[in-house]
Amino acid sequence: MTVPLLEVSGVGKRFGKLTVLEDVSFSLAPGEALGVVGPNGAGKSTLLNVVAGVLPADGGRVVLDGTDVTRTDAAARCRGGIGRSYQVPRPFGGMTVFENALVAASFGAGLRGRAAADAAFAALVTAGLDRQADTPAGTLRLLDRKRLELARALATGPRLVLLDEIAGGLTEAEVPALVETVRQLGREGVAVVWIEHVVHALVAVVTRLMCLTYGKVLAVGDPQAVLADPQVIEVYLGTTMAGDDPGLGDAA
Ligand SMILES: Nc1ncnc2c1ncn2[C@@H]1O[C@H](COP(=O)(O)OP(=O)(O)OP(=O)(O)O)[C@@H](O)[C@H]1O
Repeated sequence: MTVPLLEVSGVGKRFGKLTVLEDVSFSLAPGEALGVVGPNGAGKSTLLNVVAGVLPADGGRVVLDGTDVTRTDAAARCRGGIGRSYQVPRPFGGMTVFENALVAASFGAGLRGRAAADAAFAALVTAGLDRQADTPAGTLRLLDRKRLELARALATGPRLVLLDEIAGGLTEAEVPALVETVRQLGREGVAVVWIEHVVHALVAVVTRLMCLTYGKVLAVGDPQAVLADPQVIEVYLGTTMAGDDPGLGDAA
């Protein structure tokens, strides 16, 4: 039997009296891509932070490749193979694209010299940013800032990448290229957990979909089955269809 790359069991998280995650469990095989959807405030970003070690869990366990990492910090988990991108890109604007990736390779993966430079450049190639290596990060357009977020996560040499709304704010024409980049990660054996409101982008890549609501797993499984689940339609798709554009395309 394959050992799961990631096992999240019974994870809980509170902010004061607010319970944001409650008994969340899921697992991920090496190279697998899991999508995460749910209404605003459902706890999706908090879940990524707990998996990345940015926030400590209040209960439950996070196991990476058979090792319990629940009590280890974000830096140790990064060195252990977890890369994280953020919803709001935050590159070092005064540095070039390459230097940003180099910082991630140096401080995230602990690489030095030539090895760090090679990892940084390889990450830019995978993210489709190598031709802008010398561009100051502060001048990038949104799509390329999202790509740089991805590259910075990849430069740490992850076996698991956590993506937080990297398609948000892109034009419809820009989404397919990003989808292809994420798909490439799977081909390279990198597992992905991807939070995204642009659902058609998500279902083009992921093999399983999880819907969170009020910090609990409402449904997890085959993406089309989850999207057709009446409870998911009621708490997520129904509300987004009434208001925001969820970008469902042909998915639902
Ligand atoms: N550091 C914090 N302190 C207090 N409350 C927080 C903190 N971070 C998040 N929250 C609250 O936890 C809840 C879940 O937030 P989270 O960002 O995880 O939701 P989300 O599902 O990612 O939402 P969105 O789709 O809008 O990004 C929200 O009510 C939010 O206000």
